[in-house]
Amino acid sequence: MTLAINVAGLRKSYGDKVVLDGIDLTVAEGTIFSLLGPNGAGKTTTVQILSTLLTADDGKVVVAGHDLAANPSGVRGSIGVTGQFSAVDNMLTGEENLLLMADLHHLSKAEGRTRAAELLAQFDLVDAASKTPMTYSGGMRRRLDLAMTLVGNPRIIFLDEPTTGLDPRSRRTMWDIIRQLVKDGVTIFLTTQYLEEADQLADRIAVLNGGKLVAEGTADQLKRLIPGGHVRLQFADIPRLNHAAHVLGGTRDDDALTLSVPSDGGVQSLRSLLDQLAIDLVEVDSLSVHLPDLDDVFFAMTAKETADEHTGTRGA
Ligand SMILES: Nc1ncnc2c1ncn2[C@@H]1O[C@H](COP(=O)(O)OP(=O)(O)OP(=O)(O)O)[C@@H](O)[C@H]1O
Repeated sequence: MTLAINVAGLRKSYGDKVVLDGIDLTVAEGTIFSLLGPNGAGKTTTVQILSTLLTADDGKVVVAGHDLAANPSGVRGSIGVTGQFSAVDNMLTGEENLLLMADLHHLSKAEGRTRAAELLAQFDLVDAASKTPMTYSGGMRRRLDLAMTLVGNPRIIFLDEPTTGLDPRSRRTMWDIIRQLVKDGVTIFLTTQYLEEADQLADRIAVLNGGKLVAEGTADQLKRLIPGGHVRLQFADIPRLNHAAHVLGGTRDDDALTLSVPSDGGVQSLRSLLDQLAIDLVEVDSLSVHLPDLDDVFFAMTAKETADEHTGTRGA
């Protein structure tokens, strides 16, 4: 596995306010990594450090094989950043914005025009090419912003809250674009306020809270970290349900002929449940695994800090 991003012991404070208190993370090439956290947790600070816009106090960061401290321009040449600091110029048309980026990347005039035309088509902006972004919808602006980032063919893209404020359809269009980029081999570092977005897109997710990463893993791994998961067993009739409830306990629903048994949804616990059903000759029609959703994980992982903040005990 080649790492696109490798971070160890990253620290950043503003005055005596510690924002990042020793962050370690790795992102494999060609994957989507999503950083979650409540407002003010330090997501944007992390993105700004990794993309060379801000200097860390301590820690080792390697992006696209370049040491951030020793070779920031190497990092800059390999990455693209879009998000809260949009590069879109409202005085230029969509096409002119792209051509300006092509100039900045030292493409020839002909190459620039070709690249701009490709990106306008890819991002469904052909009809808007000769209009200024002031006339664009929020979704069109985000698409232009991302298209501008892609002019230089970056291998790693930082997307800081790319769909905040977009309607569900525009959000889905953006998700499709992001998935296509990853298919083409690009690595995505994504921050988002929408847990569903991380759930849909990310290969790995990390939750930042109180200056530390409090959880890290695939969406399914994170969902198994907190209680609330269960297996729902479906039966053909009441006698079979009775038999199962006698053997397994759990919560029964006589109308639906189901029994819910607490479970982390993992292979081990499912195997032992199935073994137990077989040993006790419990006949089950079907079973389904229900995990807590990412909202539950987020609330559980960030609850303490939020509670501390409300009672004014943070950092005490
Ligand atoms: N230049 C600065 N000077 C002082 N404090 C700052 C500065 N920039 C950010 N902070 C503080 O650092 C903390 C982290 O901010 P950051 O913007 O990284 O959080 P975030 O997780 O991106 O939040 P959000 O979800 O609201 O965008 C916040 O408490 C913020 O007020």
